[in-house]
Amino acid sequence: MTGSITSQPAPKGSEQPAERPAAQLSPTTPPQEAVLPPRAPEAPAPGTLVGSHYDHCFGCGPQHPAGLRMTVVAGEGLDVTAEFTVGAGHQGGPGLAHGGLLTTAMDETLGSLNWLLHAAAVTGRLETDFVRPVPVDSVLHIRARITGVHGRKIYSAAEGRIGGPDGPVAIRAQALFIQVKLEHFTQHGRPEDIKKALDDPDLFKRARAFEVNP
Ligand SMILES: CCCCCCCC/C=C\CCCCCCCC(=O)SCCNC(=O)CCNC(=O)[C@H](O)C(C)(C)COP(=O)(O)OP(=O)(O)OC[C@H]1O[C@@H](n2cnc3c(N)ncnc32)[C@H](O)[C@@H]1OP(=O)(O)O
Repeated sequence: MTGSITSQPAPKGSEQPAERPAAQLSPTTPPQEAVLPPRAPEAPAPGTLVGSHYDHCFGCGPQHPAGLRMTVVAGEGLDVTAEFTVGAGHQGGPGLAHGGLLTTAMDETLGSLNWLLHAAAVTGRLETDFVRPVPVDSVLHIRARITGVHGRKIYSAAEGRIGGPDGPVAIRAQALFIQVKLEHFTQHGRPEDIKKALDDPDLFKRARAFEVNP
């Protein structure tokens, strides 16, 4: 094997580490100017299902043949809860959940928070800490909350626990979602899927509502 990422000598004069800049905030941490707006009047009532935003979504779509089919419940404030049961088809290591799928479950749950603000938004950045392994057959109990809003930027955080809603934390995530207009989907999505979506009166009505009250 040739080449090693650790074998290069440091360039002359660079032995001393450069002075570190003041601790930088992650782009998923809300800035000081961020606010916590009230729930939108259209937000699902506390304790009710947030509902799938798209039948064919890998995370929440009830018609997706192999998706996670997650259901998310609105909390009292700018928060939600969700559960994801890790199946045999979600393995990474033998008997253990694949980290990418756990991240997807977090992404889906964090994304559903945006409905509480009645905002269509997409993931700009998602940071995940895998704290402990998650065995197949575990139920991941996820809690997520909006941590701040600044312009089009919606900041949020979540944690997933196993062995019960108050069990040990297995995964943590922080995200930055960016609010988008309907054109984000119509301009970039595969035309045949967009056409089908536009032909679906329920989805179309839901999507148009964002434009009227962005
Ligand atoms: C016809 C029917 C339609 C039906 C519709 C049904 C309703 C659906 C409703 C809701 C669906 C939600 C679906 C959820 C699914 C689960 C979540 C996902 O998996 S989403 C998929 C993965 N994500 C992407 O594919 C994004 C790809 N990226 C982009 O498209 C762009 O980069 C985008 C929109 C994120 C930003 O692009 P810009 O041109 O609009 O805006 P700029 O100016 O670049 O960014 C705005 C601000 O955000 C910061 N920003 C953007 N990305 C950042 C990043 N990665 N890290 C840090 N900051 C970032 C920028 O620095 C800027 O900040 P400063 O305003 O200048 O302060």
